[in-house]
Amino acid sequence: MNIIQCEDLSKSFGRRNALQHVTCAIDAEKIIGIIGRNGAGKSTILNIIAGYIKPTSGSCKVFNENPFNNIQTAANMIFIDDRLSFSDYLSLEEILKFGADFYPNWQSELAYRMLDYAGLDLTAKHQQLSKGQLATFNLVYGLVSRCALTILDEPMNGMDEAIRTDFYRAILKEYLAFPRTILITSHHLQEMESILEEILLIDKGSIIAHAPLDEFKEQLISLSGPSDALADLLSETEVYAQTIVAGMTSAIVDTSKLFVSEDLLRSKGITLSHLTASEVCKYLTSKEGSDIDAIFD
Ligand SMILES: Nc1ncnc2c1ncn2[C@@H]1O[C@H](COP(=O)(O)OP(=O)(O)OP(=O)(O)O)[C@@H](O)[C@H]1O
Repeated sequence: MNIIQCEDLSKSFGRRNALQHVTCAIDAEKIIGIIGRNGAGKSTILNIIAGYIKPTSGSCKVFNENPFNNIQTAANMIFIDDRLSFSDYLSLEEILKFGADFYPNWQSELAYRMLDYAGLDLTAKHQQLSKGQLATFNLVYGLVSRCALTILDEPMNGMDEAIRTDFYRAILKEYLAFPRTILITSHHLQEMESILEEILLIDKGSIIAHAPLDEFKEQLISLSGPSDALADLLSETEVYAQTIVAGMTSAIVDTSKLFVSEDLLRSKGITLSHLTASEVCKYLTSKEGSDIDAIFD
C-alpha cells in the first residue's frame, strides 16, 4: 500500500527550481533513505510531504490526502530535523510529558531508557543542550512517538560517531518492534546503509533512482583489466569514471548496458567488483569532468 504518492511535483523558490517533475510512490512500513548532494532537493520534498510547504505544481498525497495544513495527516506523522524547537521554559522531562499526551503510541519508558543511555539530564532545557545532545533528544522524541510516517531529516547531525552507530541500531530495533514508514536523509550513507530497504536518489531536483538497496547497488560495477581487453566493452556501455595506468584500465560502468558473462570477463583477465551504495550515489551524481584538483592547477 502506498502511503505517499507524488505526481509531477515541482517546487520553485523564486527562479530556483528545487524540485522538477517528481513522480514517486512510497510504500508503508519501509525504511527509505532519501539521498542526494547538497541542495539536491531532499529537504524540499520532505517539507512538502510533511505539509509544511505547498508545491508550485503537481500533487502530493499522504495517506491519500493533501498534507498541506492538514490536521489529519499531521496527527499520523512526525518530522524531526535540527530546527525542531520546543518552548524555552520546558525541561526535557516536561517535553516528554507533552509528547505522551499528544501521540497515541508514545513509549515513555523507552524514551527515559534511551535518554539515560545517552547521558541526557532530564531537568535540562532543550535550548541548553549541545548540538549532538539536541540531535539525540530530537531523534528519541521522533522514535518513541511511533508515528505511522516518521521523517528524519539529517537526524544524526552533530552526534559523535559512537552515538550515531548506536542510534542507527536503535532506529532499526524500534522499526522492527513497531513497523512504520521511516524516511531518513543523511550524508553518511555508508553508516546508514545497513538499515535501509530502499534508496530514493535525488539529483538537481529530480529523482534519478528509486530502488531496493541491492538493486540500487547493482546499477554500477567496477571493471579492471588490460586496456585493450576492456576497450570494446567500454564502448558499448556508459562509463561513469575511468583511470588508465600502465596499460591497465579501471572503469565504473552501467550494468544495464553490459551484456557479457562473468566467465567471459575472467577469460579476458578482467576483474569485476561491486560498489557500495555510497559509491554508486557518488558516481550517479558527480558532475561531468568535476575534479577539485583542476581548481588549483
Ligand atoms: N526557502 C528557500 N528559499 C529559497 N531557496 C530555497 C529555499 N529552500 C530551499 N531552497 C533551494 O532549493 C534547493 C534545494 O534545497 P534543499 O534544502 O531541498 O536541498 P537538500 O537536498 O536538502 O540539501 P542539503 O543536503 O544541503 O541539506 C537549493 O538550491 C536551495 O538553495
